[in-house]
Amino acid sequence: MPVRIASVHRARLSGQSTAGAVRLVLPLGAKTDGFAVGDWVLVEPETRDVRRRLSRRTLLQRRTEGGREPQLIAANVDTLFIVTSCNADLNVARLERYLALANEAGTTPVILLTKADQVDDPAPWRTEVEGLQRDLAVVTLNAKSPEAAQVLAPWCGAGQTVALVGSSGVGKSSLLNTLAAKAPDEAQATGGIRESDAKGRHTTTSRSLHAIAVGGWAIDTPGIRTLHVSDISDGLDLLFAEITELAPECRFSNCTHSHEPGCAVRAAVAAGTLPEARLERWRKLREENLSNTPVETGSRNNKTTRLPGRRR
Ligand SMILES: Nc1nc2c(ncn2[C@@H]2O[C@H](COP(=O)(O)OP(=O)(O)OP(=O)(O)O)[C@@H](O)[C@H]2O)c(=O)[nH]1
Ligand SMILES: [Zn+2]
Repeated sequence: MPVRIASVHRARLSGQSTAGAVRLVLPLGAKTDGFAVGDWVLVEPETRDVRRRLSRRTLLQRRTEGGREPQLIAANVDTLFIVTSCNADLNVARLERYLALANEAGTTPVILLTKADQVDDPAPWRTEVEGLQRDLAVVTLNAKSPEAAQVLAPWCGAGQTVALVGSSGVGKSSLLNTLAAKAPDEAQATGGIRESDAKGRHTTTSRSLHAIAVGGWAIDTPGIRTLHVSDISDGLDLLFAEITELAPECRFSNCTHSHEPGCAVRAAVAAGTLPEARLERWRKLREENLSNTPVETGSRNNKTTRLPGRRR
C-alpha cells in the first residue's frame, strides 16, 4: 500500500493513504530520521510495516550547526513558497538563503509577500525581491483572504506539493488555512493545524501535511530559525546566475572576485550593472557554504546515497 509520510516523530511515523491516516510501524532498530515529511513509502497493508521508501524527486534539507548528517525538511516538494510580509523589514540575505535551498533541492521557489492589504502599495516590496533570482515568481497577497487560494492556484492542484517556509508571524498558518479553505470558526489561529483535526471531517490529519482544497498538498515547515547553508553550490550558481556567467571571463579561473586583477565580476560592479551589496552577499554565502560543507560529502549524488535505508 503506498503511503505518504505526514509527520515524523522521534520514534514513530504517521502517514496518509487513500484510506485515510495511518500509523506506521518501522522495522526493529530503524530510525525515523531517514524519513522526511512528503516521502512515499510502501507499507504492508495488514501490519502497517514499512517495507521500502520510494526514491525522491526532490529533497529539502539543511545541515544543523554541529550536525554531521543533514536534517531532512521535506521530500517530493514541487514548489517552495518562501513567505515574507510587506509590513516587516525585508531581509534579502535571508530570502537568498531560502532560494539557494530551494534551487539545490530541485524545487521551484516562489516568493509570497503577505499582508499586502496592510500597505498602501506593495509594489516596492515586489520590486526589491524580483531581482533576487532570474525568472523568480513573486506574488503579493492577503494570506487571510480566500482570493489568496486563487492567486496560488498555478502551483497547487492534484499531484502538486508545496511547502511553506518563513519567519514566525509572516502568515504561514493563515495561508495554510486559506489553502485548506476552512471556515473561520474551524480554522487554527496560529501554530498550524493540530493532530486533533484527524477526528474532524477534513482529510488533513497531521501537523505537517495538509490537504489543499483544490487538490494537492501543503507541507508546513516549522522551526527553521537560522538557516545555515551547506552543500548548496549548485543552488548558489543558479541563484547568482549573473555572477556565475561572468566568472569564466575573469583572468584567473579560481577568481574570488575580491582583489584579483582582470576580474570580470568586479568590472561589472564598477560599471554599475551588478550591485556591490549583491556581490557581497554572494561572497558571504559562498564562504559559509565552503566552510560548512564537509569535503568527503562530495557531489550531491554521493551525499544522498549516504542516507540510511535509501536505494536509488
Ligand atoms: N491583514 C493581514 N494579516 C495577516 C496576513 N497574514 C497573516 N496575518 C496575521 O498575522 C498574524 C500572524 O499570522 P500567522 O498565520 O499566525 O503567522 P505564521 O507565519 O504562521 O506564524 P508562526 O505560527 O509563528 O510561524 C495573525 O494575526 C494573522 O491574522 C495578511 O496577509 N494580511
Ligand atoms: Zn573575478
